[in-house]
Amino acid sequence: MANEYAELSEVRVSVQQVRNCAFSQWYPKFAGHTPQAKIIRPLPDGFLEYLEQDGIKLPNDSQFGKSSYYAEIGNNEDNEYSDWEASEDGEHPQGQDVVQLFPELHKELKDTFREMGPLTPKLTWSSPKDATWILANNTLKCTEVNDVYLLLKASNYITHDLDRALTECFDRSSTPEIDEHLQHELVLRKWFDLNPALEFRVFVKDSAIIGVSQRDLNYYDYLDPLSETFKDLLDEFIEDIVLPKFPDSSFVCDVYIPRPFEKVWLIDFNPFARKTDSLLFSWNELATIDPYKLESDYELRLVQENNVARFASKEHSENQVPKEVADAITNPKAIQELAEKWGELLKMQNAEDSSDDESGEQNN
Ligand SMILES: Nc1ncnc2c1ncn2[C@@H]1O[C@H](COP(=O)(O)OP(=O)(O)OP(=O)(O)O)[C@@H](O)[C@H]1O
Repeated sequence: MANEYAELSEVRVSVQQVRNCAFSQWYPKFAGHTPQAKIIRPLPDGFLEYLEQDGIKLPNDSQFGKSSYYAEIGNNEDNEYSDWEASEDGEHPQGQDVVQLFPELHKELKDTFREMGPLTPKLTWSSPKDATWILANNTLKCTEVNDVYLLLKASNYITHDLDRALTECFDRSSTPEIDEHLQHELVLRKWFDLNPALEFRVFVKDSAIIGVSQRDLNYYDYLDPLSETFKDLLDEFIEDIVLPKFPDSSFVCDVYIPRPFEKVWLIDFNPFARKTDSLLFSWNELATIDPYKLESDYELRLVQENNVARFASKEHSENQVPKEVADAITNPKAIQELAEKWGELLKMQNAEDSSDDESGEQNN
C-alpha cells in the first residue's frame, strides 16, 4: 500500500492549532516543566499601537536619568535605522512621551524587573530573536524595561505575530470571529543562562515523535555520544508529560536538556506547519514520514563535523548590525564616538582613494 503521507506534501494548520501554541494556552498546564514566566494579558491598545509604530521611541524616564536622554531610530526610505536623533533636554519631538500610551503597563514592567531580575520577553508566539543586535549584550537578556521595548520594536518576528500570525491557516476565513478576538499577550520569562547546544526541536506527528533536531546550528562534538540518552529522556517526556496535556496530536516543541541530563525543560510549542523552522530536516521530509510505519526509531539529527560550513553563518544575519551601532542606541556618548570613528574612517578612505588615483595616473 502506498504511503498515504507521501501524498500529503501539504501540511495544513488550523487557526485553533496556532492558538494552542500561544504561550498562555500551554504554560499553566506544564508548571514544573517549564521555566518561570509572567504573562501580561490582555495588552493595552496603546502598547499594541506603540509596537506597530514606525521607528523606536523610548520613554523619557529611562535609566539615563529622568528626562535626560531620549533616543529615536527613525524610519526613512533608504535605511530603516539610519535616521538618528538624540535630545539632551528629553523633549519628545512630537510632544508626547510614549509612556503616556501605556502608563500602567510601563509600571508593571518595572515592578516585574524588581521581582524577577533579568528576563527575556516574548509576544504571543514569538520571541524577538532576530533583534539581539540592538542590545549591547547581543542576547535576549533584558535587565531593564527599555531593553524590552528595544527588542520588541526591532524584531520582524514580533511584527509577524501582530499582523500575520494566522495567514497560513486553511480555515481562517471560516472563523473570522475567532481571528477578531485574537488577544495578544506579553510574556516575561525569568532569564537563565542556557547552553544552546542542549536545545532541541521535537517534531511530533499523530502522537509520535518523527524526528528531533539540534536547535543551534553549530557543531558540538559531545552531542553525538549522548544521542541515546537524549532520546530516552524525550520519549518519556513526550509520552508521559506532553501528550496527555497538549490538545493536538501533531505539534513541534522546543526543549532544553541541561546537565546532568536528568530532566527535560519545555521552552515553547509551535504548530506542525511549514512556517515553523524545520531546522536540520526539510518540511517535505517531515510531511512524508509516516509515524505508523517508522521502520526504525526516529532520528535525532545533529550538525555533523563535516557539515559545519553549511550552518556556520549565524541565524537572522540580515538583521545584524555592528556592535558599535548597537551600543550607540543606549549610550549617548557612544553615538558621539561612533560619529568620530566614522569621520576618521571616511578620511582614511578618501586618502586611500586619492593615492590610488595618483598611482593609477602614473601607471597610465
Ligand atoms: N527563560 C529563558 N532564559 C534565557 N533564554 C531563553 C529563555 N527562554 C527561551 N530562551 C532562549 O530564547 C530562544 C527563543 O525562545 P522561543 O523558542 O520561546 O522563541 P520563538 O520565537 O518561539 O522561537 P521559534 O520561532 O524558533 O520557535 C530559545 O531558543 C532560548 O535560547
